[in-house]
Amino acid sequence: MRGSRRRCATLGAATSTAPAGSSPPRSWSRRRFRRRSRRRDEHDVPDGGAHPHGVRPSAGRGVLRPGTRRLRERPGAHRRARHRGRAGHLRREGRACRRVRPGARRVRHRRRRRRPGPPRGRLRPAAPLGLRGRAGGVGLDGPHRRAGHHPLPAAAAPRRAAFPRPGAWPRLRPRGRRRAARAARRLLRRRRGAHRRRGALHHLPLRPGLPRLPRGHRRRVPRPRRRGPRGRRVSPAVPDPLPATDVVLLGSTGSIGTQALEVIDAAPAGTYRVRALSAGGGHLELLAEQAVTHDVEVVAVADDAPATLARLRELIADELARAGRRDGAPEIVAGPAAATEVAGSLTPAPDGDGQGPRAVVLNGITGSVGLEPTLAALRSGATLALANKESLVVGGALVRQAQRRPGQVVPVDSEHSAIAQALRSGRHEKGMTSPVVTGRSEVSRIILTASGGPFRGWSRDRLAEVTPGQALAHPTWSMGPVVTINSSTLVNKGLELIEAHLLFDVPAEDIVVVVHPQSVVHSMVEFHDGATIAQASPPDMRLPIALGLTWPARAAGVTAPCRWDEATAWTFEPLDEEIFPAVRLARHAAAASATHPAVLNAANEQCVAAFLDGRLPYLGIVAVVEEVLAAHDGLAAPTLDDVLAVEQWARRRADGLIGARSARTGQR
Ligand SMILES: NC(=O)C1=CN([C@@H]2O[C@H](COP(=O)(O)OP(=O)(O)OC[C@H]3O[C@@H](n4cnc5c(N)ncnc54)[C@H](OP(=O)(O)O)[C@@H]3O)[C@@H](O)[C@H]2O)C=CC1
Ligand SMILES: CC(=O)[C@@H](O)[C@H](O)COP(=O)(O)O
Ligand SMILES: [Mn+2]
Repeated sequence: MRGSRRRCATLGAATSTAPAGSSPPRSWSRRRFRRRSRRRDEHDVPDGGAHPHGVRPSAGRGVLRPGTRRLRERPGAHRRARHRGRAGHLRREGRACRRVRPGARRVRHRRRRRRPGPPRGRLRPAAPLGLRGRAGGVGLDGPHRRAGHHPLPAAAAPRRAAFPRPGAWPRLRPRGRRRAARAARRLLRRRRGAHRRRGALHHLPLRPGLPRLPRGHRRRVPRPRRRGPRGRRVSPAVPDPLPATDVVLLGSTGSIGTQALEVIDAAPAGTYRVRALSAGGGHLELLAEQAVTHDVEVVAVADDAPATLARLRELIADELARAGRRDGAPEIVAGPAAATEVAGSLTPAPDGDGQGPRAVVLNGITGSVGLEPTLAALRSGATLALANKESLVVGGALVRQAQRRPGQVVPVDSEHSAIAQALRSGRHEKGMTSPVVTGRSEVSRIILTASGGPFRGWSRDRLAEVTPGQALAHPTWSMGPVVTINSSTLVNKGLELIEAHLLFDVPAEDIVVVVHPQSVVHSMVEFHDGATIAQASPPDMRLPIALGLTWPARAAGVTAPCRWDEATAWTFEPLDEEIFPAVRLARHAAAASATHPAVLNAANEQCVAAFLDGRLPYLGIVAVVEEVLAAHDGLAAPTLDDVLAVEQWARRRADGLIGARSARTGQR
């Protein structure tokens, strides 16, 4: 084993070490050797490792060896040095520093004659002195470690007990005096340099004695606390890295899908790997461009017409050529089950075990066609970032049963994301989003906010004349057509009430809908002590989408926060359920049976399509849904086939009613 020789900057003396069992150099007395060994035991550092006092040991020369004379301390020298601006590291480095004259002039460098030192040896790992201070033995990687809050070892406080008593220094020979002075000055200069070289992290104690990490793993180093202009803490300059995450994105060409890709593109390189995309087939150019840009392995498309597939292949080839790539075309899977196939394709490592990337399936498909992909994603064990509220409303208990672990569903719908965030303020160990399920809860009510849509305050007479163009103009959000129309009729809020009831296991009667036209408070949770916790941010879906991908962590800089330096007003008002009866219908559906919500949604999907086609007047949407609901005999514990059959029935029934109305009024 090769020996090594390191200087202990704290002591300003060499900690030249001998391999265990080696004999002292001949010139040393046994007693002196034992004394030095004892000191060494107190100050040794691991080979190549960190120094116990937070100062990196520098290699090599300037060592005060036996037979070398030390300078006598001049009274007040250390204080003077501090006034000259060398205070920090000198104070920290302790007594040995005071033994040199910091202000002494530089003298001409003369070649130093080497004297025989102790044998070179490997340094033994030191006791973790850095962890003994105020931190009370709490390691930086220990159980109390929290991002941005580290019980730092008290490295700055000198540990006097660890310093040798003056009498313990070996006697110095007179003729080494000048040489020692030069060596000490060199030592001081080098220490100053080392202090500067440590750069941004210089205030941090290095951590000795921590266990070796597996290959490829990096120890997390606590970041410096930054303080704002008035001394307040501000967010750290460098956010914690997000875990590597594999993503399957369903509905990639839609409003949610395209914003999800924006979030992914904005994240640090290597955070996300988009493994597969899925879409309906209505926007093939966009789908091909996304597939090539994100270098995905699989593209799923619902439309399996040969012409569609040929076109998609051609567009992908064009995109690859544009990107200067000869190969790398993704596999294409097509047909009604294609989204389900890719949704279940990730084989995730358990979250947070550090064994592999996280796996997230983001379901941004529109409509109840998203149900089977939702079930497949859950069965695969991946985290389900759920924008597709219809799958939950329609699937209900099936979705709950498909969960492989608590907390596997992360809501992306803005209100439900807000509720999930607010729920972290108290105890709510219920529902699909809770990582702990005991049934205990401190929640008294959920307050679901609604923008009120473009027709807030309108009379029924005015509503009768609404056109698709008017209904597609949402006052605060830019979304796909179906959810936009649903927002205008308040059917969206009805679906969201059922969604909240199923996600969070809160009775529908404890979910209050409140109109908040600014869409800044995305929903609230009222706890049983009377506190209400709200989540507020300007209306931007990238925030809940990013949370869906990183939950429970938060990605930095996803969206602009609220402005608090401008006068602003948020208003809240009750919903007029006479004008907008959709929420009342949803409550009725949630209470009636497990299949009533599926009927409500299926009938509504048919009605929205008919309204956009001009086959149904605006007020006919909710009226037809109500009629179909009234005709349904519910099922208590439906299977997937039952649900699909009920949906079929509801669609047919709705289509029939739409046709009949159309015939009556002469509309086409
Ligand atoms: N947009 C928003 O801000 C919000 C949306 N949501 C919910 O998110 C979901 C998506 O909404 P949004 O993005 O607005 O809708 P869009 O209409 O904008 O997008 C729908 C996406 O689904 C795809 N798609 C349609 N049919 C199928 C199918 N059979 N198989 C696979 N993919 C299909 C579409 O593909 P193609 O383009 O090829 O037709 C498109 O990519 C909805 O459930 C909505 O309620 C919730 C909160 C906010
Ligand atoms: C962004 C989002 O989550 C939509 O579902 C939104 O809620 C629509 O707004 P309103 O239904 O409140 O009008
Ligand atoms: Mn919503």
